[in-house]
Parts: sequence; C-alpha cells; structure tokens
Amino acid sequence: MKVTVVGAGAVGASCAEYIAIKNFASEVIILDIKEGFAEGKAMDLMQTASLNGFDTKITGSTNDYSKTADSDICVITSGIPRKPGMTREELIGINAGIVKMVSTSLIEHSPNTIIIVVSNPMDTMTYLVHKATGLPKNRIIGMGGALDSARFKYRLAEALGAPISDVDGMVIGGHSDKGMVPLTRLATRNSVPVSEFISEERLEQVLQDTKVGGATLTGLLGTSAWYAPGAAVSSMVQAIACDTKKIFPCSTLLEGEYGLHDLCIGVPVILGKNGIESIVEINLSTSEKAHMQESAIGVSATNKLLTL
Ligand SMILES: NC(=O)C1=CN([C@@H]2O[C@H](COP(=O)(O)OP(=O)(O)OC[C@H]3O[C@@H](n4cnc5c(N)ncnc54)[C@H](O)[C@@H]3O)[C@@H](O)[C@H]2O)C=CC1
Ligand SMILES: O=C([O-])CC(=O)C(=O)O
Repeated sequence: MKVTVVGAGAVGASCAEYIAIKNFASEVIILDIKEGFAEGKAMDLMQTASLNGFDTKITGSTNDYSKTADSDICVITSGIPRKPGMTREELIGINAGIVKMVSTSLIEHSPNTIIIVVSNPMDTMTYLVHKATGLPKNRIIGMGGALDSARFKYRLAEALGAPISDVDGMVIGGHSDKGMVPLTRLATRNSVPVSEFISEERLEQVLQDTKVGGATLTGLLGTSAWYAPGAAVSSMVQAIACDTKKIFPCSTLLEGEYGLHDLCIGVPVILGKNGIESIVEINLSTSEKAHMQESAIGVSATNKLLTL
C-alpha cells in the first residue's frame, strides 16, 4: 500500500505521522514544493520509527511527482491555511490553482489512485478535482465530516461529562463555519439519545461550538489546526487501505442523493478499497433537510467562483 501526501506542512506531516504510527501502509511519500522541506519532514518522522514501533517507509520529495508513481491513495493538503478572522472560503484564490495543478500531476503518475482532498475551501476543492481530473466519483473524497464529527463528539462528551468513547455523533453538510449540520437528534451516549441527559439549550451550545471548531482553534493557534485533521485523514486512509467499510461523513459528488445535484458536500459514505463504496441516505428531519439545503446553497455559491 503506497500513500502519497502532497503538502509537507502542519496537516500533511501530521497525517503522514498517524498513517505511519498505525502501521498499515508499506510506503508514504511526502511531496512539497519548498526545497528540501518534505525530505526533512520525512527524515525526522523516520527517526521516530524505532521509538514509535512502525515499519512504514517515509520518503520526501521536492516536487518530483515520479516518486509518487503508482500510489494507491493520494492526499492533497497543499495550499495556504487561514489566519484568525478569515473564512475558509477566502482561501479559494490561491488554493484553487494549487489543487488543480497538484491533482492533475498526481493522476499523470497514478492513474488508478484514490484522491482525498483536504485543502480549503474543501468542498469546492473536491468539486474542482472532479472537474480537473474527470476521475470516477468514488475515487475523489473530501475530508471534513470526519474531523467535524470528532469535534462534535469532543463537545458532546464535555457537555455530558462522559468519556468520548461512550459518545457517538455525526456532522454532515459543508465544511464551513455556517454550513455544518451536526445531527444532534441522532447523537447518542451508549445508544441512548443525548437529549435524555442534557437540555435543549446545552445541546444547541454543543452544536454552535462544533460549527466554529476550526475557527476557534485558528484563533488560539494563529493558524488552523493539524492534529485532529491529520488523525481524521489517516482514519479515512486506513478505512480504504484495509477495506473496512466503515461509515464516515465525506464530501462527495451528489447526483440527486439528498435531493442535491452538481456539488460536493458532506454526507455519510461507506469507505472501502474502491474509495466511496456507496452513499448512505439517511432520513433527515424537515429542519435537518432545510439546513442541508442552505448549506448546499453556500457551497454552490463558492463553486461559482471557480474558473473551470
Ligand atoms: N479539510 C479540513 O478539514 C482541513 C483543511 N485544512 C487545510 O489544509 C491546507 C493545509 O494546511 P496546513 O498544513 O496547516 O498548511 P501549511 O502552510 O502548514 O502547509 C501547506 C504546505 O503546502 C505546500 N505547498 C504549497 N503549494 C504547493 C504546491 N503547489 N505543491 C506542493 N506543495 C505545496 C507548502 O509549501 C506548505 O508546506 C489548508 O488549505 C488548510 O485550510 C486544514 C485543516 C483541516
Ligand atoms: O479551520 C480551518 O481553516 C481548517 C479546517 O478546515 C479545520 O480545522 O476544520
């Protein structure tokens, strides 16, 4: 199993580290445009191998895509992150050009690969990769919902005073401050609806805190987060590499599912060796449907800013 991560920055390096620590891939290539940067990150990570007990071989490359040839999975984390006060959508001007160039370079060398898009604004970048590469929809997957759901579970556990392992919940919709749709109605503590334990007001606070999870961290860190993003990507890579068929909310091209067309947005999917094995259509309440519709309008408006 060969995995390429483009962008050796905060998220790319975290993602490569978690993939290596989980020890399911034989090879991870990290590629960056900055001279020597990916090689340095790869060497530093390889020097953790004997300490962290993994055999994954991590190699760095400065923009040499021949090193990425025949990758099974490619992750795109190249591009700029936001600064405090910015939205993810404001990154489109710089990141669209980078993501377009990177995705076409990747498939030149790995025509059968599965691409996971991380760069922001992620739903629009995922849509752009569709337009730029023409790959089948099961092989282009946007990462957002896995991270947003992890943050939702963190906030739920905090509100419930429960261990995170006792909590389950999912966030669908666009990966944006306004567009996320945390499914509070379906969240549970060990199979019991969370509404049995906390008030509607507290649950609303959990929902709001979840939606601004990325912005909150950006305010604290001065740039956006990387540990949870890296862990979220690595979990998706593992599900594909190990053909687990686990459900993750992922950004995927919708062609009528959830009543939506011609955009990529977060919905539950089954991940396996073919990438997206299938989209899971769950019955949403009237208000969840309305939030999803509103979220889709936001994503489509950002898509319109692309020059395709
Ligand atoms: N979808 C999600 O849930 C998340 C998305 N992000 C996004 O991921 C992206 C990366 O974030 P960070 O790693 O924090 O940024 P960073 O600045 O630490 O790393 C980005 C790396 O991309 C490299 N790069 C730029 N242009 C390139 C090109 N043409 N080819 C190869 N490499 C190139 C840079 O040299 C840099 O090393 C941002 O757009 C950020 O908004 C971050 C966290 C979560
Ligand atoms: O907040 C950001 O800009 C980065 C990101 O997508 C996240 O951490 O959710």
